Amino acid sequence: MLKLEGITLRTGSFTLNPLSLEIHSGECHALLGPSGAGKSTVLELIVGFRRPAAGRIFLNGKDLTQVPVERRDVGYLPQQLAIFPHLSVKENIMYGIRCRRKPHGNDWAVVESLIDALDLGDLKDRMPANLSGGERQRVALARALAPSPKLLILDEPFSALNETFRRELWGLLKSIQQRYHVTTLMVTHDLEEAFFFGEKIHILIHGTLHQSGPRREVFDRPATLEAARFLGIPNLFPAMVIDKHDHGIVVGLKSLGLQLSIDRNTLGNAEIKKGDSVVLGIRPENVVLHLSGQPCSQNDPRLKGEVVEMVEGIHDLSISFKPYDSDAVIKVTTERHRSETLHHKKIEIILPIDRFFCVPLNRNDCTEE
Ligand SMILES: Nc1ncnc2c1ncn2[C@@H]1O[C@H](COP(=O)(O)OP(=O)(O)OP(=O)(O)O)[C@@H](O)[C@H]1O
Repeated sequence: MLKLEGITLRTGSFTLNPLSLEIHSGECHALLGPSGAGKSTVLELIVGFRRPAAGRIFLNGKDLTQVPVERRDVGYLPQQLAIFPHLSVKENIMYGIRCRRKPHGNDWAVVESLIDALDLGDLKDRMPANLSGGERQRVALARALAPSPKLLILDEPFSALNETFRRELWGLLKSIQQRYHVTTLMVTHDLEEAFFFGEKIHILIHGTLHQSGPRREVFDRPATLEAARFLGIPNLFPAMVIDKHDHGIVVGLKSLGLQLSIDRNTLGNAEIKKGDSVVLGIRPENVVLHLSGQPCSQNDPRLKGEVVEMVEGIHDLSISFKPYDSDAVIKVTTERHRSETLHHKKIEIILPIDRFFCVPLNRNDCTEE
């Protein structure tokens, strides 16, 4: 298990605020955040290229905080792959072992098994200059795995690849990660990639960890307004807490002319009081287009209005819905095939109450009223 306990760092104008997280053995987690959030810095602290100003790093119970890089038992795949151009594929992979420990009779068997697992058999004698981007990535991954590390650290491993190569490698990496049962932390910008790999997701923004949790929970219920914005959730409505009781809170959404009872189980950990300003959010995929005759819960608010814009994507249809008597626009994602039936139609949407999330509004946060 990897355990970070309140690690901090200051470099130039950047501050990493005390950061704690745990990754159980064999799990794969994703660290997400905007550019400059400090993601690579956190990885470099774990790998040992940097030392924290405070806090400790444990791997399987051993305190690594002062242990030098080469004795940490951590496989690292940096953004720049740093494959040696003068070594063949198999020699590059062998280097991953030899730079860590003395040669061992079994080393070539380990290299061969990784060549096999990463489907590099036909390429093993090639030089890196004659490999594609995806092939180099596989070599770099094999090299990071070669010394059988207890922990694998991946810094945006697929960012330089095109969509097709990326998708191919996603499946391969996942099967390798599960086969070798290696504890893994991956940094990525790509939300889909994070969702695919990360059993748990950690969101780092401006050097502060905003949320850690199971991927579905993080994507559906971001804990802060910044996290919700980073996750690209467009439906964020300022609201006021009108009442608070044992079962939850009652909030007024002036912009939509609604008053909603939000169950305490969906409120997360934020301390919210009566009179507080909050933001209610809902993912566009969780808003339901209501077709006449379709059964629905009587408790969920419905809004009548019209479709003001439709954008057809590869997989789905993105709709901008404007309720009557409101200037707000609600984004709805639905099946692509609906585009013809919805053009400039007056429709009704349902906002399932249990799909809302509620985050506190800090004084510095700006929202469009
Ligand atoms: N050696 C350094 N000296 C001063 N500032 C640094 C140094 N290294 C990194 N920084 C700053 O620390 C902040 C965090 O950098 P880091 O590379 O960890 O961010 P990141 O989240 O990985 O960004 P990206 O997604 O763009 O790679 C940035 O503002 C960066 O400019």
